[in-house]
Amino acid sequence: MRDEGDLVIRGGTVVSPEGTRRTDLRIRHGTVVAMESQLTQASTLDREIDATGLYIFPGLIDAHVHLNEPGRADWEGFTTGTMSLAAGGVTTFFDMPLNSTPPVTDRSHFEEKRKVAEAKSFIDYGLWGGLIPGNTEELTELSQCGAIGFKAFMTDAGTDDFPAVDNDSLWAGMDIAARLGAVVAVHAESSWITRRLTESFLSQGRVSARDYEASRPVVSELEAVERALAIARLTGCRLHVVHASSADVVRRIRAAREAGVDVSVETCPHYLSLTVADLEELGGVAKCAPPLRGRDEVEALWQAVRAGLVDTVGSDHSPCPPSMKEDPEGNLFRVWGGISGAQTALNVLLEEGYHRRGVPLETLTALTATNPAKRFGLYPRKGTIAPGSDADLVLVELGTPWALRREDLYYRHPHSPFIGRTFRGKILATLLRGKPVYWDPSLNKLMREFGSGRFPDKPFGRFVAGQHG
Ligand SMILES: NC(=O)N[C@H]1NC(=O)NC1=O
Ligand SMILES: [Zn+2]
Repeated sequence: MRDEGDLVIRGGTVVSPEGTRRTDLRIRHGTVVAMESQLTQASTLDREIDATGLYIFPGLIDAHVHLNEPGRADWEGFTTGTMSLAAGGVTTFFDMPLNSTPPVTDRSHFEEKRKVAEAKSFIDYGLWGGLIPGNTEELTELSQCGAIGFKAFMTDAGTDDFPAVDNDSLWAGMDIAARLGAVVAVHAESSWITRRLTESFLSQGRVSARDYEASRPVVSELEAVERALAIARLTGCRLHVVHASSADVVRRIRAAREAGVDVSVETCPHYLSLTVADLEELGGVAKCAPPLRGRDEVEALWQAVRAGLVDTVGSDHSPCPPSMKEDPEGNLFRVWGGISGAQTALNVLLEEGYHRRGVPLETLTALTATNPAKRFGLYPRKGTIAPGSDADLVLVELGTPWALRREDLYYRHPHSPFIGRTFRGKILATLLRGKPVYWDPSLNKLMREFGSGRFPDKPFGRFVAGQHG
């Protein structure tokens, strides 16, 4: 096989949790092999990107994505889903076990999804297994197949085929997960609190955005988190609480960690940027669970991020056809809960965090790449830019303001609560193991070609099949 030469990326500023620094990068066979200023061109086969003025982030690791294939590919499939992720700077994602059907609750369903992912994913991936009542016997096999961990819902998931766990089934599952050394991720909302409040609001005909928010209050998250923490403590299971909507939840989890529980916490870009007022204005497209909160919660969550209390940010991309986001009577309780956010996570964090609130780039990289890589066993191959790591890179022009248009979105159904918003920071290219999986047309101006090594002309040319994390 002809040697393809190296890729040299010159003049960029590389971001890591420890700091940012100006350095050239040399990439060989998909791996970063050297980082120093003024790397020389070693061979006429080398290709070069002039990244002067650009910031280079480790590719994002989005540990919380719901693609709907197999079974509900009309909602979102691996092709459009991973195109969107790549356009958003994500180079590795973990797909959730539900919303596709059958849900990934045993080995055969795992293999079925894995086949689809292998054939279609533009980026690297891992698969979560599901923990539901009655499938504890399947967890060991799921783990042997390579499941990244197990996801459980403590309240209704919104699909009939993925029932919520009760305390007993969560305990049984976490007991086995502890023995396997696997992480259990919980959607922590209290089923009895949300059910009781929902019934009460509906019986009074209260179906507005603010009613929906009030039907799933922060205390419902706290109650479920408390039980999950108790079971984690009893079993010794590693716990990951997904999509905390409030700094109170984050602080409670941190306190448990300080008391010795092996627990981490995720939040999502929408909780760091949107409020219940946006839900009121935009309707179903901004509905999620837990719901968007008030402005004070957004600010408090950013303070928690700044203080290093949040471990990871995941998109919780949970797409659906637009018809499922509308109700003829405007009843928000009836529409699908889930925000399409796979493509915009880094943009939201850069605008809302770095530009508006001065949150360091180092912090944003820790949340989106380094910490998920560490928590889920991919570090240091992924989650950092260092000699020996995969060349999973995002090239960003940090200052350029641009407004998100519907046609910019690669989703199967291009709806998003962020359409029309202005972001500073444009993703110019995403490289997976040294190969471009996405680039902005303007990048062609920055590339110099040598010899016969060249970049193809079309974005999303398939160079490498996604590889299991
Ligand atoms: N089923 C599903 O995707 N639920 C997700 N949607 C959401 O808004 N929160 C979730 O956990
Ligand atoms: Zn979710």
